[in-house]
Amino acid sequence: MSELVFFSGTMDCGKSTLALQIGHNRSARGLQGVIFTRDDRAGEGKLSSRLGLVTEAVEAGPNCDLYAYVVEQLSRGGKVDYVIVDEAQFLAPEQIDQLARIVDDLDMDVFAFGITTDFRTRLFPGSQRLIELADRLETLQVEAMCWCGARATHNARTVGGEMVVEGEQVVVGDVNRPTEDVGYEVLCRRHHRRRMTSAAARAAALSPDVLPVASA
Ligand SMILES: Nc1ncnc2c1ncn2[C@@H]1O[C@H](COP(=O)(O)OP(=O)(O)O)[C@@H](O)[C@H]1O
Ligand SMILES: Cc1cn([C@H]2C[C@H](O)[C@@H](COP(=O)(O)O)O2)c(=O)[nH]c1=O
Repeated sequence: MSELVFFSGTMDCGKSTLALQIGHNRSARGLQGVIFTRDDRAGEGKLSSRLGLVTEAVEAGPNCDLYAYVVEQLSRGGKVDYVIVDEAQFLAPEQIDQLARIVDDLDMDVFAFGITTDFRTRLFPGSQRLIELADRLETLQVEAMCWCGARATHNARTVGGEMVVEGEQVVVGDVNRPTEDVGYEVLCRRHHRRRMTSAAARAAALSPDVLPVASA
């Protein structure tokens, strides 16, 4: 039975790497897939992993009907055995419904990869719909870590090095960026709630308030 599977985790936990591995293992057995992505950091029509691997993909913009795209490939005599979707959080809920239709009507596995929540800890609409519709939800096994050593569960956005909690939901970016840029950092919930990024924690540790004071 074909499945819609949603692989989710924080930023930088290996989702794109796993997407590439699943594609590689299937193509090694002669299966052919369609790879969709949206707004990958490497540019339009790319699926990239921080491990350095990158592959061509179909850019699923807001007007892309993913079900119609796959049907068209088949009607042209193309072979499509499975579908991979990276950055699935950026898809519209209707596009997630199209993925479910690919599974049910075309009997194909669909593997979707994405972050569930944004920098304000709110669900992305595409991820919400995936949670509602997926046959299976899988949490990535390689956990990203907060600076404190706890498991990172949330994504923080920084602007000029400071954590922010207001702004557009979608701003393409990366972790470990220079502080002047918009950047991201993964944190545990405790430190996300306290807006305590690694830089804020370092600054607090160096603050004169916490330095030992020599007695007079
Ligand atoms: N130099 C490196 N050596 C080993 N692993 C690395 C290196 N750089 C990145 N990684 C791994 O790649 C992961 C990020 O992979 P990626 O697929 O780009 O993540 P995601 O798609 O979830 O944002 C990191 O969590 C880390 O495990
Ligand atoms: C938290 C958050 C992230 N984004 C963007 C930043 C990246 O371009 C992607 C996530 O990619 P990754 O491969 O999982 O690292 O999402 C965003 O637009 N808004 C956010 O709140």
